[in-house]
Amino acid sequence: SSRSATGDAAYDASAIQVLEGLEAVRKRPGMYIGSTGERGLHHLIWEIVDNAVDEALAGHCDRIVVTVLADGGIRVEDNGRGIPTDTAPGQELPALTLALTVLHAGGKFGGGGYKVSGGLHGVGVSVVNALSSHVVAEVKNRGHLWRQTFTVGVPDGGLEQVRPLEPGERTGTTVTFWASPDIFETTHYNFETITSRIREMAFLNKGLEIVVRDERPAADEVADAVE
Ligand SMILES: Cc1cc(C)cc(-c2cc(NC(=O)[C@H]3COCCO3)[nH]n2)c1
Repeated sequence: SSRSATGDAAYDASAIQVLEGLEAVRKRPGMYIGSTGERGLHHLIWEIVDNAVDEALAGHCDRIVVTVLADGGIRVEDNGRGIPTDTAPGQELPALTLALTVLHAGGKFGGGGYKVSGGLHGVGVSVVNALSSHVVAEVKNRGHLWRQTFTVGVPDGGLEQVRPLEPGERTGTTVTFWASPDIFETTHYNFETITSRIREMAFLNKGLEIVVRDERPAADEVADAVE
């Protein structure tokens, strides 16, 4: 390939390091999210929303939308600057790919240290990726919509440039994830749990609008459907 031999070696070594990192999270999820029960399941949402709130704390985002999808996935969208989609000098991969696949030191419950919220982008999102059967990351920045999808933490392909942004279309980041059913005892979210925690976050961040939506059919609708 066009890369130098060392480039390839470095690239392969870092790819292996990424896989080992994600595997470590899947082997001992409790070290990173506390438990694989209902609390751990909801912790995935807090990890993602924390990143969007950090962008609001940085003064670049004033609206976050959290949606519980009909199929049990969670979508978190903000109108911030967008996770960087360029490849930094000396890097092999775009910052977005690195944010979702490189395990950062200092997981919440293990791996040394503690999570400092406010200003640290993406400390925990690679953990969410490792513990999700599927993740879709979409970023609007640099005049385009970019997308990259992941299966059990591994990129399905490279970062794709999907389309140019419409005139006036705002920048932002959207991450959608489906918690892995073979890791979590339950993958059913409790809407009340989400809204009460999000309400606290909104109180702590005046000026930030956080919308929470539930697209799942209401229980009685499901009952009707069963008949
Ligand atoms: C919904 C969601 C999920 C995740 C993992 C990150 C984010 C996120 C991350 C950021 N911003 C950044 O990463 C910073 C980093 O540097 C310049 C661009 O803005 N905004 N929003 C949003």
